[in-house]
Parts: sequence; C-alpha cells; structure tokens
Amino acid sequence: MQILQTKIPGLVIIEPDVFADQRGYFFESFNEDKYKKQGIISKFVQDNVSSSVRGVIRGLHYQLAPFSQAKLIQVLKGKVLDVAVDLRQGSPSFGEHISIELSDENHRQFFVPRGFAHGFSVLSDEVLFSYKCDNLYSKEAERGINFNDPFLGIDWQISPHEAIISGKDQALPSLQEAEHNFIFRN
Ligand SMILES: Cc1cn([C@H]2C[C@H](O)[C@@H](COP(=O)(O)OP(=O)(O)O[C@H]3O[C@H](C)C(=O)[C@H](O)[C@H]3O)O2)c(=O)[nH]c1=O
Repeated sequence: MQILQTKIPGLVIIEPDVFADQRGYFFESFNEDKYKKQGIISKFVQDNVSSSVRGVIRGLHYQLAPFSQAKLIQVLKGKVLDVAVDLRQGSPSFGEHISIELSDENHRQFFVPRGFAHGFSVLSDEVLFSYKCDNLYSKEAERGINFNDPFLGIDWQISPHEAIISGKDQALPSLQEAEHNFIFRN
C-alpha cells in the first residue's frame, strides 16, 4: 500500500495493493497492523454506507468534540469528489480544504482525522460510499457548514443550482457562523 501526504498534515490518501486477475480484483480495505505502521492509528467503532445518485452533495458535516470522528473513506462503486475542511483550532491550515477523487477505478481511500468537516459530490450515475468512523454517531453533537460557503471556495464540480441537497444541508451555516471546538494537537 502507498500513503500519499497532502498539503494539510494528517489528511492522507491511501492506495491499497490491488490484486487483479481474469475474475476481477481483490484488495484489503483495512488492516489494523498495516495501517498502524503507516501512522493511521484509529480504533474504528462504526461503519457507514450510503448510496447517492449523480449530482448529490452530502455535507459538510462533523461532530463536536468529544464526539468528533476520524473517518477512513472509500468508494465501492462509482466516483465522488471527496472534501475535508480543517476546523482544528490553532491549525495553520484552519478553513483550508483538500479535494480528492475517489472511485472504484482508482480504489483510493482518504483518511480524515478528527477535527475536519467532511462532504462529497457524486460524479457518476450512482455511488456506493463506505467509511469507517472512530467515534459513534451523536445526533446531539452533529454540526455542519454550508457546502456553498464562499469563504471555503470549494469547487464541487457540480453547479450549486443543479446539486441535489437535503433540506438539512441547505440550511447549514457558513464557517463563520458555525460552532466548532476542536483542539489542535500536533
Ligand atoms: C451519519 C448518521 C446518520 N444517521 C441517520 C440520521 C438520518 O436519519 C439518516 C441520514 O443522515 P444524514 O442525512 O445526516 O446522512 P449523510 O448526509 O450521509 O451524513 C453523512 O454525510 C457526511 C458525508 C459525513 O461525513 C457524515 O458521516 C454524515 O453526516 O441517517 C445515523 O443513524 N447514523 C449516522 O452515523
């Protein structure tokens, strides 16, 4: 497996070893020992799966500390633009984001540590999206930032007017208005 660093420390791209043959392909989508050796030290406690159609944008979501979640993200079918925004107080890259294409062709995974808002846009007819979390869902601690916040300047590769967004996400505040309390630790 290959680990690719991004310009935001902690946000890493994982390229698993894919074994292809005439039947199709196989790869380990998680291996605690190998991921720990690469510095991905999270005790995942919840797996999530969502299915979305082309044009959907889900996010930007996060949970307030101490319920914040690190996520190991992958696409089982289809293609997304996956986005993580740094909300860690004191982080030199606070408010900055990384966007990455995840698909069932590149098999890439995205590790997003605690303290980031997360979302994705769907760039294929449909997508099967799967991710591991290292903290359980907490509805009370759930928060979000508006995907279209001009301060963030995210290009979702989908026109905001054509995007398919939940009513909840459409009503999310801007980064400036949002509540977040992530303590940044080196
Ligand atoms: C996240 C979550 C949701 N739910 C329930 C709550 C709602 O009744 C229903 C749909 O939830 P929501 O519309 O928030 O689903 P997404 O828009 O896919 O939310 C996710 O979107 C972005 C991409 C994320 O990174 C988060 O993990 C997560 O917030 O599932 C649960 O029961 N457990 C959960 O862990």
